[in-house]
Amino acid sequence: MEFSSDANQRIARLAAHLQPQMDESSILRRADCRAKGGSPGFKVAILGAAGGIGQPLAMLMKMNPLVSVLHLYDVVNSPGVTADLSHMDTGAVVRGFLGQPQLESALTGMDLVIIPAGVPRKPGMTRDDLFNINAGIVKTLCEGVAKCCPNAIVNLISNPVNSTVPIAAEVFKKAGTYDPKRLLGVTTLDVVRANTFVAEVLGLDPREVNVPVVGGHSGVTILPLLSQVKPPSSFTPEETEYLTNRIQNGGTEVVEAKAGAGSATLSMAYAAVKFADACLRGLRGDAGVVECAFVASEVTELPFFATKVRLGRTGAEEVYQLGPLNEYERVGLEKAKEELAGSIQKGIAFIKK
Ligand SMILES: NC(=O)c1ccc[n+]([C@@H]2O[C@H](COP(=O)([O-])OP(=O)(O)OC[C@H]3O[C@@H](n4cnc5c(N)ncnc54)[C@H](O)[C@@H]3O)[C@@H](O)[C@H]2O)c1
Ligand SMILES: O=C(O)C[C@H](O)C(=O)O
Repeated sequence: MEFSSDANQRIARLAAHLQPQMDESSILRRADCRAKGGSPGFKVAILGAAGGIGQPLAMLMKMNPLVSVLHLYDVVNSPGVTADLSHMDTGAVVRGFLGQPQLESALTGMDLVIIPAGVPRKPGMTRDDLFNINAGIVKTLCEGVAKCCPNAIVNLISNPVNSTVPIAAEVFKKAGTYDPKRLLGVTTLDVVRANTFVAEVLGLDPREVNVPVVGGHSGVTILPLLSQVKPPSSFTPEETEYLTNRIQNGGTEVVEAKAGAGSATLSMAYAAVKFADACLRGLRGDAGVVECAFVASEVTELPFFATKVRLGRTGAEEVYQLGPLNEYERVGLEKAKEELAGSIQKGIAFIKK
């Protein structure tokens, strides 16, 4: 009996679905087919996808129309998260990877790798207290990136970001794959918080507010530039002090409220997707995509610094200068640089030791 070509395709799709593990080429064919008529779609991996950030981040990326293939890697629970998300009727094809032996398959062919793997803070801890565990995790994962998708853009979320980004850079240098434009420490949550808190003070909708936050991602290294808020606004010294402290301690506010159950996960997933989406729009060739990120930089004497960057087809294609600072911000900048220098050096020394 002859089947129509349409029926043949349906049978082939069913057969592929019934296979416990679809091979890579059929996954990619399916993804390409789903993306037909729209943008070709990007291949994105999340490392640490079963965690507090990883799960909502994976869900939001599954909903992102720019994503055609979504690889979810973790050392625990990734099959369950993958099965769950795979039932969502959105375009991205989801595939799960469990444990170190599957890391290379998770990374092969990826355009963007988002890394929220690692332990979070508990009350009383600093982000630097996470260094001993997270440094090794980031090192291993970045070695995988260097080997399997050296041209991917990397969005690094794992703390302490001020040290994990230098660690990643050293791993890539050692592997001979380092391109500073493609390594971005995610500081979007600081901007998201700053927009929210400033909007509260100004009585505006947070979606109308944009606050550049520069420096790094920890304590005094988080430096909101309130003099450059859009729409242009002025603040009393008390408002400036209140807002700066609240933005710098936003992470601790959540850690204390969660009382031992971890740190920001939902707002972080939102921020990570905002940033990843900007990276994908840049990769697609959209013009004028600008976000703050912690990147290799010549803006100060430090080798890494967070400022606004323009995202393009090759990553952070332009790193913007700080712009005019007021006296309060100049003092803050000196404090930020002092702390950042030590954190950056600690990361570099971890790989060079
Ligand atoms: N950059 C930021 O703004 C920001 C914001 C919030 C949290 N964070 C950081 O993100 C990290 C994750 O936070 P969370 O709340 O999701 O923690 P979590 O403990 O809920 O999840 C972390 C996940 O990482 C996985 N993991 C551990 N080792 C791994 C490895 N070797 N390979 C792959 N996966 C591994 C764990 O199994 C877990 O599923 C923490 O370091 C936290 O401090 C950063
Ligand atoms: O505060 C933390 O430890 C997590 C994260 O860096 C945050 O800013 O929420």
